[in-house]
Amino acid sequence: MYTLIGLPGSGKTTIGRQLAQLWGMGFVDSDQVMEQRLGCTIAAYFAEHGEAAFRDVEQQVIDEITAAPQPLLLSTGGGVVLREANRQHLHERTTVFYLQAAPEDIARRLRNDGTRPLLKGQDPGVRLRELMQQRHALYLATAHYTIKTARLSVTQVVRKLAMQAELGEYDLPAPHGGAMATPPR
Ligand SMILES: Nc1ncnc2c1ncn2[C@@H]1O[C@H](COP(=O)(O)OP(=O)(O)O)[C@@H](O)[C@H]1O
Ligand SMILES: O=C(O)C1=C[C@@H](OP(=O)(O)O)[C@@H](O)[C@H](O)C1
Ligand SMILES: [Mg+2]
Repeated sequence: MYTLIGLPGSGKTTIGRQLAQLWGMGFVDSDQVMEQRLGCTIAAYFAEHGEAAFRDVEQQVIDEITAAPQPLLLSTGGGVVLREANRQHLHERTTVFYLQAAPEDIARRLRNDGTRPLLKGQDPGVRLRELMQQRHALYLATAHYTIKTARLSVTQVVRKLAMQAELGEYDLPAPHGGAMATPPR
């Protein structure tokens, strides 16, 4: 199982879906699993029950998904690294890629996106810089590999990841144990 982590807007959902397609494996976004389970949007759940309740559900969902035996590409929510249990489950059970992007670049991408509760009602650039300060070390501690997305497009990031995997730059596990240079096609 492969996992993408990073700040909100770093591209986890978009890049994860495309990479899963390229690698011919199932794709799961833990935020989407949560929305199905909660029966409402994450923004609505945050507003009604608060962040702590959201993190409890997130922890449960991450534990369940990472226990699945089949190869999957998992995109997470940006705050998944805040809980020690999540950091441990992701790092020990999956190969984790940190999509590292500058807060300023992300703020530009998300200018017209009102769906992220943590970025609502304030200058997204300022908020993203705060989140980066709080979380960067946690992302690094959880990840096996860091992918700097800088000013690359979505397609370029997907190609970079796929190419580096093919070149054997990642020590990727085979779906059923043993090492392999490239993910299944
Ligand atoms: N590397 C990138 N370059 C340009 N736009 C991007 C990039 N990564 C993501 N985006 C755009 O930013 C928005 C947020 O991406 P998303 O995949 O939802 O991020 P996340 O799941 O990490 O919050 C989407 O509109 C997506 O198309
Ligand atoms: O950074 C965070 O704490 C969050 C990021 C969101 O996911 P994305 O990173 O996909 O936007 C979502 O899980 C929730 O709004 C909380
Ligand atoms: Mg997402």
